[in-house]
Amino acid sequence: MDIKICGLSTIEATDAVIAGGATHVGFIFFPKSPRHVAVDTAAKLGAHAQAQGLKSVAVTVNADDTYLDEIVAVMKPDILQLHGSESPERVAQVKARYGLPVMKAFAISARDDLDKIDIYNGIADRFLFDAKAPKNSELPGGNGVSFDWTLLEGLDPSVDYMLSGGLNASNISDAIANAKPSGLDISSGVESEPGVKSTKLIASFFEAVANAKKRETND
Ligand SMILES: O=C(O)c1ccccc1N[C@@H]1O[C@H](COP(=O)(O)O)[C@@H](O)[C@H]1O
Repeated sequence: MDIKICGLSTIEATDAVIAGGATHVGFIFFPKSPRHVAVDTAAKLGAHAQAQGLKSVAVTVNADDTYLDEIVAVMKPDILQLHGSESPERVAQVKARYGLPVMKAFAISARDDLDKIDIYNGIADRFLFDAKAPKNSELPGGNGVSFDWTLLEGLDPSVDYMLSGGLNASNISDAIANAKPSGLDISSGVESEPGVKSTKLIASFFEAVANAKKRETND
């Protein structure tokens, strides 16, 4: 199962994520976020993770070509995560311009939010299902809130997606059992305060995932 830890900005947290067994590291390029990083910081940390075999993901929100050009040229991500209201046409343009896989994020709060899968199918390479942002939040993601995972019941098993939104060491076992995702994406669940990753919480999270996987195998 792929595991992406998102919103990294320090070498200590990046090393903890690598040691824990993550497959992906994520960097936020959204100035309103407490996790926003400079492109050259993400380039250094991303290259460090890439050297250990992890994939580096650039997370953007309705970014224009100028910003994406800079991110792609300097950071050299393996994947672009589009976490805004990018249309299928925009996703196709981004894919064609950079030749990189695109993971398109959607907010899920009702069953019909999943209709977007058909609209972006064959355009986005992977989906990311996140919770809807609370009304008072300026962030489309990284809010530490979960959605009702039972909405994913009956989803076509060929839909490749990462589950995100409020995942942490306490709920990851239930999340895996309910949603059976091919990937997990976590940000605020391994933070001591918004934007500050905790190496202890990162280690506890990976321990909880290992225990959850053992339980799944024994069931
Ligand atoms: O983390 C952010 O600040 C952020 C800002 C803008 C877009 C996406 C962001 N994060 C993404 O949100 C989800 C889940 O976060 P959480 O675990 O609920 O805190 C994850 O996909 C991040 O990539």
